Amino acid sequence: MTEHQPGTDPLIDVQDLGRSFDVRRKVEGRRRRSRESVVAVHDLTFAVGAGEMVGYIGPNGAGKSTTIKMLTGILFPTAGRVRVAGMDPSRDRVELARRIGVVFGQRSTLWWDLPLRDSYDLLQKMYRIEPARYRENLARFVELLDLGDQLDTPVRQLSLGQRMRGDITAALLHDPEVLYLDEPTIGLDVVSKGRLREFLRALNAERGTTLLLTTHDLQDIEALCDRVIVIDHGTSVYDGSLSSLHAQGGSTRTLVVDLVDEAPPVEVPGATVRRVEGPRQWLSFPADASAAPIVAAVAAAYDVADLSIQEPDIEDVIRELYSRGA
Ligand SMILES: Nc1ncnc2c1ncn2[C@@H]1O[C@H](COP(=O)(O)OP(=O)(O)OP(=O)(O)O)[C@@H](O)[C@H]1O
Repeated sequence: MTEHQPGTDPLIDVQDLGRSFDVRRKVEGRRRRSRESVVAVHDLTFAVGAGEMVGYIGPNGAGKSTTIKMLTGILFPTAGRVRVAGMDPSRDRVELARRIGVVFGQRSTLWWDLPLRDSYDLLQKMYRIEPARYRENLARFVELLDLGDQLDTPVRQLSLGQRMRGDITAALLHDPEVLYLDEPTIGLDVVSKGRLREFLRALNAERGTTLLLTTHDLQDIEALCDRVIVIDHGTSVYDGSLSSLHAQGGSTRTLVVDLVDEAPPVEVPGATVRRVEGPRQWLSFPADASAAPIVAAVAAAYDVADLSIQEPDIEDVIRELYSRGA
């Protein structure tokens, strides 16, 4: 694991960070709205070293987006401190923008009516990217992300997967040291997800780009991150490897088996049948164990029509973490 080592300057340094919002709420029977403070992030402390790939996960409303907004300088903190590449993001926002890249899965940062190529040319001018470096980066990302046929297509005509690859290229043209990815695989099919994960792994290996990845898909984390930070109710509740998170939470994966014929509950070592419906059976096994021996044992002993694996979802993992007092 490449977790940040004390004694070296972390690239991202968050200490006792907090952010609350003043909101006005309508109160029944009163003419005036009452003022309330909503705490989105509090007492949040973590450090990320250069070159780490960290998953930043948590249930809806946990405070993930608010943290990313403070890391990029879009929002200022109301408590504590945050440093990225030695800078204060909200104060040094423009300078920091040259060192970071941001991709939001749900929202494109590209110009909707422009072909990708024109968007990229504009970004080159905005970031004053040296022309040779710009051409080199564009060629590399277009090749790795297979965007060659889409460069002259307006963004609004791109599929979700093409648009996402287009956005990632846009975020990387200026060689950022840190890439923040917010739900980059949301809505993508299995092939596109796989291709994107492969690209991000290669980017980290070739260029040492630091990744902070927010996702609801634990397979993104499994494929990419040595380390995962779990945030809940605005604060960090876990910081470590995904496998020990699964082990601590006792989370399980599910093997869904479609037999050719109905049968009594299957018996294989390492898995337990949780449900049977006609020829379909659901077997659970520890999330940190390999599915391969269980799949092999089922296939050897039964006539199988189909098999699939369901990952635990983040809400379940966190619920288990609490119920075990971890
Ligand atoms: N501008 C705002 N004004 C008031 N409350 C806000 C604002 N932004 C966020 N919040 C509140 O802060 C809390 C954390 O929100 P945040 O968007 O950071 O969560 P999240 O973990 O990113 O959630 P999701 O996974 O649903 O995107 C929520 O209760 C949210 O309603």
